[in-house]
Amino acid sequence: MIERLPHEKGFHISWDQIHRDSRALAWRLEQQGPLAGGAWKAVVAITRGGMVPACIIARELNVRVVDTISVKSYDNQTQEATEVLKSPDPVMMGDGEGVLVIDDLVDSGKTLEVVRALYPKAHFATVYAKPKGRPMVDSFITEVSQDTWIFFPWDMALQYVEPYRGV
Ligand SMILES: O=P(O)(O)OC[C@H]1O[C@H](OP(=O)(O)OP(=O)(O)O)[C@H](O)[C@@H]1O
Ligand code: HPA
Ligand SMILES: [Mg+2]
Repeated sequence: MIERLPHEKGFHISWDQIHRDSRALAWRLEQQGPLAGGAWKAVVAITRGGMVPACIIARELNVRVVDTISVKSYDNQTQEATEVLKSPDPVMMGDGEGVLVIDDLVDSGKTLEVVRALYPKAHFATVYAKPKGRPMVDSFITEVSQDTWIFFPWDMALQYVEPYRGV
């Protein structure tokens, strides 16, 4: 068995797969909202990775109010600080009640921790989750191990690969 570096343990997601998994998440969230008939007030994507799943989920749940939040994380040796680069409409957000906050994945949970502190009543959903970040997410579809790196289709391109066995 060949030893692999952590980043080589890749989980490669195709466009088809992210569409299916995002639709599965939408199905899980359907009728779970606090408005009449289990509807949701708004969908908020955590940019940039949350935008594709958020679009698919907003379509499936017929939510037309869609906004974004951009969080930048800094790793400063001993100190870790975060900065919100762009906030969603504060009037629409309130304390987050009835709002679905969507991201592509939760890894350490740091990103969601920041957004959760701002909107404690929102529902936090990701398509994929790693064990460390699980406590930060209310709904998700697929869990992968902490040492797996998820590759999304917007970060990849089709290219030639060498056959396993050379001549
Ligand atoms: O749970 P965490 O450890 O915080 O990691 C998860 C976050 O990291 C990635 O975003 P990134 O900040 O790389 O930016 P991007 O969405 O623009 O790619 C991913 O899209 C999540 O938002
Ligand atoms: O596994 C991952 N894949 C892509 N982006 C990420 N950001 C944190 N973890 C990941
Ligand atoms: Mg992201």
